[in-house]
Amino acid sequence: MTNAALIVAAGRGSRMGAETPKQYLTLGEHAVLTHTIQAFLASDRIDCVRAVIHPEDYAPYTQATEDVTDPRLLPPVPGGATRAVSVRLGLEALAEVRPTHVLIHDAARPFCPPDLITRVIDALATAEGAFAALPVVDALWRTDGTKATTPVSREGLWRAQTPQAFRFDAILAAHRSGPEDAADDVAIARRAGLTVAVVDGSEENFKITRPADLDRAERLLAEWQS
Ligand SMILES: Nc1ccn([C@@H]2O[C@H](COP(=O)(O)OP(=O)(O)OP(=O)(O)O)[C@@H](O)[C@H]2O)c(=O)n1
Ligand SMILES: C[C@](O)(CO)[C@H](O)COP(=O)(O)O
Repeated sequence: MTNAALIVAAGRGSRMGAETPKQYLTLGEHAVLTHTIQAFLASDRIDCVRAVIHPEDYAPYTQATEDVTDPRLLPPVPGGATRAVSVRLGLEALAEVRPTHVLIHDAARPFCPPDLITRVIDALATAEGAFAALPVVDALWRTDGTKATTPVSREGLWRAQTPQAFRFDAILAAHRSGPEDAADDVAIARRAGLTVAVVDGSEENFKITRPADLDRAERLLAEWQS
């Protein structure tokens, strides 16, 4: 059995509003992407790691990985216009390795704890897919943008994170026939009829989306390092 990690890093980070795509911004002493790749290489359950990058990002990618000597890191492949297309292109490239399972993860989530990687892999023993998520704890309201209109039940609602892990052949087939604008891989998998287990995610595994998230990441990194 082999477990591959696919790190999607081909986005432009428009909500971050920085000149450099957020995965190449510096966090501590390294790029965000370097931390993300290292989080997966730190797990002995991961047999190979491949990043999907923007075609214009080979130079920053090379810089971000120049100190990574682990042979499990495979060469990057170019992504596409949407996250779903980037994932599909990454899966096509991983097909040459023929992994049993693949863990698909956002480059913008640099703090994926090792036990979370273990949890999603273990959940694949009894389901075709498994994803990290956290239950919604706040009250939910539909609004018109300025005023509350209708309450929404939070019963059974979870906030999806990555990694989202799947049996490789099943998710590759699902992506080949899936929509190119899906928000995540669980959406593609469910549309194809796959069973997807939910496992407890981690608050630390947040996605860097806006500038305040990078400040939060700097604080968390300092905590982890102290
Ligand atoms: N065409 C795309 C779009 C997104 N991603 C990746 O998918 C992850 C989650 O996407 P998001 O946080 O939305 O990143 P961006 O698309 O870069 O951000 P924004 O929507 O603010 O532009 C990121 O690691 C991003 O690099 C990708 O590989 N290919
Ligand atoms: C895949 C994902 O990270 C799950 O939370 C998310 O759907 C992708 O990010 P976006 O902010 O919705 O583009």
